[in-house]
Amino acid sequence: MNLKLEHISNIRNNTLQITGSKSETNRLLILQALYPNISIENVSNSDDSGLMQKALQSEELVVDIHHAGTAMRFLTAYFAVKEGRETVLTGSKRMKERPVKILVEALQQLGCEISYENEHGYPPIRIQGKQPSTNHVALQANVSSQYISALMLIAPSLPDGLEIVLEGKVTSVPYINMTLSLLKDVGIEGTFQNNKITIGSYQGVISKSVVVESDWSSASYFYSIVALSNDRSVTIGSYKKESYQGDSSLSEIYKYLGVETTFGKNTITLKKVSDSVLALPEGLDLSNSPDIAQTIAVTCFGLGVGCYLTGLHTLKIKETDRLEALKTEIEKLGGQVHITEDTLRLEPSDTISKDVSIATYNDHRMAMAFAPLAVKTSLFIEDANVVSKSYPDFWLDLKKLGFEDSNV
Ligand SMILES: O=C(O)C1=C[C@@H](OP(=O)(O)O)[C@@H](O)[C@H](O)C1
Ligand SMILES: C=C(OP(=O)(O)O)C(=O)O
Repeated sequence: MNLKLEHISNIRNNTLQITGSKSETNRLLILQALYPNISIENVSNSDDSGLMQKALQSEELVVDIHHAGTAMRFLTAYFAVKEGRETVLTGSKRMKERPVKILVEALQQLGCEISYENEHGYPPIRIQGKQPSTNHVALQANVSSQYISALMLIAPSLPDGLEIVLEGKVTSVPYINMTLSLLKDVGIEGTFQNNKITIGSYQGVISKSVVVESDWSSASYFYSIVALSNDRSVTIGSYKKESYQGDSSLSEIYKYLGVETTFGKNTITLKKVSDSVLALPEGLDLSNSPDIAQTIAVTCFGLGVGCYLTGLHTLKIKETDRLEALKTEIEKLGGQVHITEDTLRLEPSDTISKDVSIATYNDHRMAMAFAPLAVKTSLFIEDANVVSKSYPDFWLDLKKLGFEDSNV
C-alpha cells in the first residue's frame, strides 16, 4: 500500500492512546514463558510482539520471526537453554543480514550448541537446547545491547544464574537497564556495575502483574508533528516520568525544537511553545536512543534547521541501513546530508520539494519519521503498511489528528 499524505496546514488537538512498548513487551513475554504466572497489561499490538508470542507457543522445528530483531536475539538465548528442544530460528531477508555472532559465541561459551545454516555469523541458526555448563560469560558490548538483554532474560532460569562481563564501550545502555528493571519488577535481583552484570537464579513461582508503559519510540512521531506545527498540542498515553525507556529523552531533546512536555497522571501533553530559531546541541549523541535518530533528523529538516547527530553506529544494522536511507530520502526532498559510519550531518535548508515519494526499505521508522512532513507539504509514503512492525495503528492515529491520506 502506497499512501498519499495531503498537506495539512494545521493539526487537530487530540488525545491518543499509544500501544505498549514493544521492547518492554518482548522482554516480559520471555519472562512469562519462563515463569507462567506473570501477567502483562498493555501488551504491545506490534507485529514484533505478535511474532514473539507465536514463536514462544510454537512446537515446530522452524521458527520464523520475520523482521523482529529483539525476537531473534531473545529467542536465540531462550531456545538455547530449552533442554531437548531443537529449533531452526530464521527471519526475513534483512534478518539474515543482521549479525548474531556475538550472542551465539556468548551462548557457546556457556556450553550451548548452536550452528549456522547458511552464512557464518548470521541467521538462520540451528539450536540444540541444553543446560549451560558454566555461569560466566564475556561478550563485546558495542554492537547491540539486545545480545546482552537476551542473556539477562534467561539468566534467572539457569541453576546458578549468570555473570555477564561486557567488553568495550557499551551501546544502547538504557535497554540493558530496562531489562534489569523489569527483572526487578517481577522479583528477580540483579546488578549492573563496572561493566559486570550479575543475575541470581530464581527457581520459584512468580505471580506478578506488570503494566507495560506505552511506547516512547512511537511517541517520537508526535513530538515531530507538534514541532512542525504552529501552536498546537497533542496528548498521548499512557506514559510516566520515571520511564524504563531511553527514548523518553525525547522530552528533553525536543525542548530544543520548541516542544514542551507536560506530564499528567498517565499522559504527556506535547505543546509547541516556541517559534524562534531552534537548534539541537552540536554533536547530539544518540547512542542511548538510536530509534529516535530518524525522527529527529526529519524534524530538523522540516524546520529547516541543520543538525549534527553522533553515536549512530548501530543504525547500519537495523531494519535497513538507516543512515543511507535517511540520506537518500532527505536528499530527494531537497535537503543535504553527510553521513559517516556513526554520524549524520544535515545542512540547514529553506525549501521542501512537494509530492516526493518516500521509499521505506521495509523499515517502519522510515515511514513514521517522514509522515510528519505532511504538516509542511504533500508527500507519498511507499509501502505504508510497514508501520505494523511496531505501531499498527499509526495511520489511524494520524487521521485522528486531521491527517488526510489516500491509497495510491
Ligand atoms: O532491546 C531492545 O528492545 C532494543 C534495543 C535497541 O537495539 P540495539 O541494542 O541493537 O541498538 C533498539 O534499537 C531496538 O529497537 C530495541
Ligand atoms: C531496531 C528496531 O527493532 P529490532 O532491532 O527489534 O528489529 C526498531 O524497532 O527500531
